[in-house]
Amino acid sequence: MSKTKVVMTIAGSDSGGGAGIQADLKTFQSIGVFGTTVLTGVTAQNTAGVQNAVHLESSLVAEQFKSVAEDMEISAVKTGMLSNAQIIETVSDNLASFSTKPWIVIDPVLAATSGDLLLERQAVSTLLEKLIPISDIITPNIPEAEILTGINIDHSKDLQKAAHKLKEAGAKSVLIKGGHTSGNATDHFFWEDEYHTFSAERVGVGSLHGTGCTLGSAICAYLSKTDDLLTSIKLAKKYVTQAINNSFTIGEGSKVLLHSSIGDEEVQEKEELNA
Ligand SMILES: Nc1ncnc2c1ncn2[C@@H]1O[C@H](COP(=O)(O)OP(=O)(O)O)[C@@H](O)[C@H]1O
Ligand SMILES: Cc1ncc(COP(=O)(O)OP(=O)(O)O)c(N)n1
Repeated sequence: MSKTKVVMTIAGSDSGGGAGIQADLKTFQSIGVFGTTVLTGVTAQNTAGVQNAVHLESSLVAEQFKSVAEDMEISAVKTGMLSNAQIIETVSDNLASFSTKPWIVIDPVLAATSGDLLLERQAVSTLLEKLIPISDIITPNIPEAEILTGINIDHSKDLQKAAHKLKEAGAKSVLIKGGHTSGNATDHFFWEDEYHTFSAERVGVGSLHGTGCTLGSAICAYLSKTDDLLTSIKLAKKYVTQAINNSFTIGEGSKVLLHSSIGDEEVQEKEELNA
């Protein structure tokens, strides 16, 4: 039997349980990897919005990192809410210090669906300079891709231009998510000279909370199991689509996802190959 993979999420707490560290851990658990956490901040949040946010000292972020990394072998890392430039720099320095580089998935969280900011705007340049160059995959939604690149995304050519600009900034691959469009929920993946789309029927359930965190952490979990980027995105898309199909109302605001497990023969095959 293969050894349980250990993954890490570097993100903020969502007290409402739908996004952030909470969504990441539920995703890790249901995909069958061991999730560890480096907390960057605490939000007072629910399905309707963010009522308050407090960011941790970057020294405490570094200490959490050290405690976990010196004890366990981390095979994949995902970042979510990073709050400010100082935390981004600390995360970047710590990720660079791994002796065996884990897979690095950057979800460039800028704001919640409610519009509340989760990264100080002046820290966007630090994200571009310090984190994007060490990422294996960056997963912006369309508004995030527009802010990171300064390109208005109206047509498929704009997607290409934005992805090209993010690759110029150092991203190895770019997945621009299609939650914020109409029609099918199609995610666009740019990797080396390849272009792939991952599509699912749009589920018309109204506003959803935690879709981006769930997709990013599923990619992270599957990367640790398969060591294969395309397979991981394909399986993560399947995972998030199922979680959206089973989404439900728990509060006054957006629906939340149901993080239940799906057995994947493809993962088992890859795990056996990598064992
Ligand atoms: N209504 C929906 N139906 C099906 N898939 C969706 C829907 N909304 C979002 N998705 C999918 O959820 C994932 C997260 O995308 P998105 O919602 O754009 O991210 P974020 O939460 O960062 O804004 C993507 O795979 C996207 O295609
Ligand atoms: C603490 C925290 N982190 C990240 C988010 C954003 O989550 P996301 O999955 O992008 O979901 P939406 O908020 O866009 O539904 C968050 N809200 N809180």
